[in-house]
Amino acid sequence: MIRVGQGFDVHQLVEGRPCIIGGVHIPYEKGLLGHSDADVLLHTVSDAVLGALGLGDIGKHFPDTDPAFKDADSMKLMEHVWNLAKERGYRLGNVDCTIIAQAPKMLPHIPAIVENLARVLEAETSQVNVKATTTEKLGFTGRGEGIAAQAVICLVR
Ligand SMILES: Nc1ccn([C@@H]2O[C@H](COP(=O)(O)O)[C@@H](O)[C@H]2O)c(=O)n1
Ligand SMILES: C[C@@]1(CO)OP(=O)(O)OP(=O)(O)OC[C@H]1O
Repeated sequence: MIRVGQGFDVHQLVEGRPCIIGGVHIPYEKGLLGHSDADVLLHTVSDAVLGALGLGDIGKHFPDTDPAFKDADSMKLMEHVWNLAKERGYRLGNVDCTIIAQAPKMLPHIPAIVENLARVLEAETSQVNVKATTTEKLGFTGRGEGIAAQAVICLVR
């Protein structure tokens, strides 16, 4: 059986926060704001996994009103989500992601991000694709007010 899921997330860019995307600390003058570490890409991929499983979204599993998830490491949240897939007998087919950011430049960090995703999803790096795009200075991403990410995932049982 094949199940497909998609994810989308946005976090605001602010001063005084670390910029963590795909589990990688990216040197940048601003960082992402959230209840957790605000890792926009890991939230997106986690939501895609939950979508494929028909299990809602990360806000349902990890409420942002719960102090347990304050400054949470999104790699740990994603490990929990991946366990839900494994318990149901699924393995990764492939995942394809896009980070939508005017800055920082993502390309140098993509190999490390792909390694992180492949490790949590217990897959080969060839099953994981991560892309980045600007929005040509248009909209909230283009003005550098936030970063968005989207993903499509295929799970196989
Ligand atoms: N934050 C970003 C955005 C883009 N890239 C890379 O630059 C290429 C060109 O971007 P366009 O928005 O002009 O299409 C894109 O294909 C990415 O390789 C990046 O590294 N970081
Ligand atoms: C991850 C959680 C939980 O800490 O909080 P945030 O970091 O604010 O992220 P978001 O994508 O807004 O929603 C999911 C949340 O419940």
